[in-house]
Amino acid sequence: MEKLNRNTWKESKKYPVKVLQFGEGNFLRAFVNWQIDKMNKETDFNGGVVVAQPIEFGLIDKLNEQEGLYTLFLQGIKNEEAVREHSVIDCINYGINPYANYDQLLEVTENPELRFIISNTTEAGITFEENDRLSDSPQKSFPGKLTALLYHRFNTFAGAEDKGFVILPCELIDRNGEKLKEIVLKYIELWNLELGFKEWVLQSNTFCCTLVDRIVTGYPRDTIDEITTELGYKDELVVVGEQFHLWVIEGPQWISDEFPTNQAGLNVKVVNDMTPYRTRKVRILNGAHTAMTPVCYLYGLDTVGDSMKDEVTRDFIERLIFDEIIPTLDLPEEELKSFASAVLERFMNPYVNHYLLSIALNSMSKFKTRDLPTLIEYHGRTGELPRRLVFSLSALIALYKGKRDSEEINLQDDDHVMELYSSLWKDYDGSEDRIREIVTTVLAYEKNWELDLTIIPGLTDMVTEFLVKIERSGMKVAIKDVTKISLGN
Ligand SMILES: NC(=O)c1ccc[n+]([C@@H]2O[C@H](COP(=O)([O-])OP(=O)(O)OC[C@H]3O[C@@H](n4cnc5c(N)ncnc54)[C@H](O)[C@@H]3O)[C@@H](O)[C@H]2O)c1
Ligand SMILES: O=P(O)(O)OC[C@@H](O)[C@@H](O)[C@H](O)[C@H](O)CO
Repeated sequence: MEKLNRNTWKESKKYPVKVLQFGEGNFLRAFVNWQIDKMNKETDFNGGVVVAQPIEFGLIDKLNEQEGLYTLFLQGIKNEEAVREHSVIDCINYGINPYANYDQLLEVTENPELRFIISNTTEAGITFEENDRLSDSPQKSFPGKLTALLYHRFNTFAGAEDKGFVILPCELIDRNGEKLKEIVLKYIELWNLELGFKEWVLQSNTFCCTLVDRIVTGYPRDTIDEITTELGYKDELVVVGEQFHLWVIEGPQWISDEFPTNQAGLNVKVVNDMTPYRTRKVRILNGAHTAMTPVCYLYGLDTVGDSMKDEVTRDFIERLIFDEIIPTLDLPEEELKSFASAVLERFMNPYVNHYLLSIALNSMSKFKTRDLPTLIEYHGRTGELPRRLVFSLSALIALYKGKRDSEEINLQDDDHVMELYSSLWKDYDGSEDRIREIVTTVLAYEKNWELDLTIIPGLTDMVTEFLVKIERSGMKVAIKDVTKISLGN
């Protein structure tokens, strides 16, 4: 069978490069590149993308083998109808591995038409590495690489005011654009770069904070054989996502003229303040994902969809959102409820297999950013603890034991987190005292939480009580403590 490339896919087009993208991952390809593809086909945007691989190993070679092409499946509800559609995205001209071809990356910034820098380097990507140097090829961190590229651009065009970039980071961290700019400025200091460059970075470049939303499950490893037969060609970069999408960009309105997403009918909002959108999405959608994962997985389920089909786990998820997360948010209640209902519908999407274990990646830091604020706010507002969220924290500690009955769980988290749990569960003797010790150590683990959670009144007791139940009776029995409350009342 033929492989997908520009020879076999004759209708593909090439566009002049206007975008440099850091990240070749599933999300950017199913979200940003799909939007650029739409703008190319429905507006006069006419922009091609060069993709740089942010770390040494990744998919760039595969992307280049397919000459930038890949197939995107979008599956879910569109205009109230179930839609499953696919298309070949052709906006990526080529990819660069800066670890092998750094000069090629520098050259991209010499193109006067280059206008946008877009990134998604995961939550781990926007960091400051004090050992990064301007002379490195490349720098280790993404902001280090970006600073070096900006400097090359500044020198190439002698600081021309109109040669700056619109920078659109998509990392799911709070105020991503500001954080990125802050670190770029730190590198300017560290590398003693001239004031004129700093002024150019600040005045001629627009760093936007953005919030992205689309559930992307990635490469369909379970169904790739059927998909290949259906497509009639081999594509190693097939990506699957839902129909829903939203991109909120905090920045000046002129961005919509240069990046005409609205003309292409895309759900992109350019706003003055993205905070309410971010809080709502991260606390409700990502918060529910992260909180449901240990509970539903230990209950015996594998996907978000299955968790929504089971009456008990579905009740857990719904009550968690409506009774514990929403009351801690300050947006209009009706708006929050309607957003939450839409999220629950997306969780039920029958066309997308969203594996709980993929959501479980780095769960400790995700619980901190996506769920802990709800727990603290709920306690602050009501003087009580949100029982389902606390139950989920107990389930998280149980999950990191690394076993579902006799099955090993393949968990991935920072090394220090994995080491903490392996040392804690190693000496487990089944006693309640040992469970309390484990809970106390995890809650006091400030390296993850950035505060000592044992100071929250009643939290250690409640997490211990639930964990004892989960350990002794199993999740199917233990969950009744937090579902029957809502079912019975
Ligand atoms: N998949 C989704 O549904 C979805 C939706 C919205 C947001 N996101 C966000 O997008 C991010 C990426 O998701 P994905 O599905 O594309 O994953 P992926 O594994 O397909 O891609 C990860 C990308 O991040 C880069 N990367 C990984 N570690 C890095 C590091 N330490 N420094 C710099 N770059 C690094 C990789 O090179 C790769 O380009 C997630 O962290 C998530 O927060 C994902
Ligand atoms: O992608 P992660 O691993 O950061 O988080 C898992 C999910 O919560 C996330 O991917 C959501 O599906 C996404 O944020 C929806 O827009």
